[in-house]
Amino acid sequence: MQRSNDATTIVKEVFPVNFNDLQEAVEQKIPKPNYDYIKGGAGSGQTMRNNRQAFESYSFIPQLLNDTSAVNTSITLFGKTHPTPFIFAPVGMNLLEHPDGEPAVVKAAAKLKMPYSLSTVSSYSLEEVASAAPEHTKFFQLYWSEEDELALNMVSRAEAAGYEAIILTIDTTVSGWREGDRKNQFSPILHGYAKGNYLQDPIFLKDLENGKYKDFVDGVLRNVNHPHLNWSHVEKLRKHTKLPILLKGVLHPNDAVKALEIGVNGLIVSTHGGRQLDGVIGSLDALPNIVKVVGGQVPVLFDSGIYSGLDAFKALALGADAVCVGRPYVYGLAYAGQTGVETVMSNFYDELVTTMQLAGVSSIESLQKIELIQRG
Ligand SMILES: Cc1cc2nc3c(=O)[nH]c(=O)nc-3n(C[C@H](O)[C@H](O)[C@H](O)COP(=O)(O)O)c2cc1C
Ligand SMILES: O=C(O)C(=O)c1ccccc1
Repeated sequence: MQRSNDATTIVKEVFPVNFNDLQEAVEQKIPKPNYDYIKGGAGSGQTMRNNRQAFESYSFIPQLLNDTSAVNTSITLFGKTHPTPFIFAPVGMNLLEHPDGEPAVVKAAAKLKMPYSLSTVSSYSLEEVASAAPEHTKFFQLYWSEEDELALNMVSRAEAAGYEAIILTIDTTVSGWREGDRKNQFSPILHGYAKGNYLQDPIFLKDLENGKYKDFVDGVLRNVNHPHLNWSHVEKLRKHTKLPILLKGVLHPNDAVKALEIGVNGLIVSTHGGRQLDGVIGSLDALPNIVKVVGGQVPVLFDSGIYSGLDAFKALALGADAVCVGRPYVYGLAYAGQTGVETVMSNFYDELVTTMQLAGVSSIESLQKIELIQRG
């Protein structure tokens, strides 16, 4: 992928140039409870701060006078080559940000050739989103349901619609303790933002008709937050699908080892953007130990706090095989729909290329050899 030319750069200058400016600009664009929900973290925000401080704590020394006129940022994932190391993280309920929702996001991802992950709790159905970008690489993020049959049927629907991997999120067995949403008394599901997948699901609809759930909201909540979740569910998923399985939310090396034993095909080191459990170490600080125990057996992806191209550079240098982005693209969507998503992510990409060139590396492989130094 080529870095944008000067003309594009000039157009981009009207767009907020960094994450903080964009976040501030979005505050004026969408209702306050929606904004607080997206921006917020768990508890007093310690995990969110740790996520960012981890990035700030690492620096590096460039090695110069290498010709970096031809930078190759491609990576290979599950047998497919992608021109950039960026992936769209699963973010639920995109009607919170923009009426165009997930279909606009997947189109932006397709244009940028960055794999896209769709949340179980999307505003548009997985079939509608797939048909918005049928040729593009898409992953389906699964929240395991109270009922195994419902979860596995959702996976079968995703397979039929052409999704190429299943991301099982393991850090949301109950909803995080979110002070902002409590203050606002805000429940996005109550406001009808999560109608995409469950209302198309025959098993969910049958349960709803039979009076298993009090109402639609109760049904969604019971299916998203499933505190029984344990390793036997991962084994069930492994038996059910031939698609690659990624576990999202792995932070402890012991969990990484266990996942590999079950035959999981990839891990996502993540603190869920600091939204779930407060008091956890920064996601970037968890990364090196996971990379070490995995030892290249499966790809290790990373998210939580990637707010620039430089942040992506650091996560890759610490051994991530690819980086996932959440809030930044969602803010892009709120700010300017599909174009906003494209601008945010292409700026991240351009900054990554600039950083690689000035650091003296021309490929992700050579980037990964750069030593990061952590301040004590
Ligand atoms: C508004 C919002 C909704 C989210 N919904 C989901 C979801 O449905 N499933 C999931 O696995 N992760 C969800 N996430 C977490 C993201 O996938 C990702 O882990 C996180 O946003 C990464 O941190 P970042 O926002 O700092 O990039 C959500 C995040 C946000 C901000
Ligand atoms: O808000 C979130 O982070 C999240 O993952 C979620 C939880 C419940 C419903 C939708 C998304």
